Amino acid sequence: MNAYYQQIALLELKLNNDSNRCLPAQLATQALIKEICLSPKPGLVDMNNSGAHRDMDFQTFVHSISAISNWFERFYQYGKASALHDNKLFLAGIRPIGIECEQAMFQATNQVNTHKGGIFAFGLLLGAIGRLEQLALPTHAQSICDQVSAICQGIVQSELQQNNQANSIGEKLFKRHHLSGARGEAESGYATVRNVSLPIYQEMQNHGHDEETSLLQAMLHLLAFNQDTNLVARGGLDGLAFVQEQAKKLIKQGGIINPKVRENLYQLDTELIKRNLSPGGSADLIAITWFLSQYNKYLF
Ligand SMILES: CC(C)(COP(=O)(O)OP(=O)(O)OC[C@H]1O[C@@H](n2cnc3c(N)ncnc32)[C@H](O)[C@@H]1O)[C@@H](O)C(=O)NCCC(=O)NCCS
Ligand SMILES: Nc1ncnc2c1ncn2[C@@H]1O[C@H](COP(=O)(O)OP(=O)(O)OP(=O)(O)O)[C@@H](O)[C@H]1O
Repeated sequence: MNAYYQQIALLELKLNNDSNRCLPAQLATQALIKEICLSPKPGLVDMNNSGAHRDMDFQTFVHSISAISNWFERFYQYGKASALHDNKLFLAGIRPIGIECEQAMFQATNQVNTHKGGIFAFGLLLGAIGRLEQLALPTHAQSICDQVSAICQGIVQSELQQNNQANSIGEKLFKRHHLSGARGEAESGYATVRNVSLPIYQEMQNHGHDEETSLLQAMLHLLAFNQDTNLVARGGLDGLAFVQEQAKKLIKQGGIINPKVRENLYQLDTELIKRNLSPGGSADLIAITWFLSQYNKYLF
């Protein structure tokens, strides 16, 4: 077993050992464990280093996952209990849970933002699954994403186009560059995952590649095509373009199955650290890719 699978096995025992938790909550915790263990992830915190981050490391993510996993069941139960609410009311009701979960994250990490984007996404995904199950509707990647999209309908318009006080980084970047970030991705029903990373992950798996290799290839495609607001926040549009170009180059060279590309990923990590670039949005989408792949696998 290599370091990726070993570390995952350890963290599963430590952070995901409560079999009373519903399956979707256990899968969400597993997804975050896999994301933090996947290495090398250029610019991001992983098993090798803290990427372009000075305020957090691998252990900070372990503490963060431990804290926020306790909330996953609540998002799911909320989805069940509020299944018949209209979408606007459903979203309004899930947000306070998301905000409380964010506070638990900040407490566990000494006020560092490890999983703000992840909480937003997994809160919505788990709420959507709870709702679908309560309504006895099928849960697969497409139906779950359609639900999230319905729940978030109009969120870009109402929070970024209108009423935008430019308080958060995401709000500022919409004003400046028209990038819709985590909200846009959710409202689209995770279009970047459905159209880019999930098909790549599944194709790799179908060709017999292991989970680690398949996720690294999915990551390359996210780096190449995701409009990551974290990259723009740190390096402007040039920072985003730089990462996308580099990732496209590596894909053209055959992607992760080319041993040279694997080496180049380490160089790209060093380069992003030097440039203070971190694709935090793509990290969230890696976790979502694995999570949704589990729903396509078993077709619950
Ligand atoms: C919507 C949120 C993420 C607002 O954050 P902000 O305005 O700073 O938005 P921003 O676009 O910069 O995204 C924040 C995070 O999203 C992730 N992200 C960035 N780009 C992308 C992208 N293209 N796709 C997906 N995620 C992305 C990153 O992790 C980033 O740090 C969120 O913090 C929020 O509103 N939280 C309240 C709780 C809530 O509503 N929960 C809903 C259900 S749980
Ligand atoms: N493995 C990871 N490494 C780094 N960031 C990650 C990782 N996984 C997810 N992220 C996401 O990246 C975001 C953190 O990025 P960043 O530190 O650039 O944001 P910030 O705290 O808003 O800004 P800054 O630190 O520049 O003040 C989090 O919202 C988190 O969801």
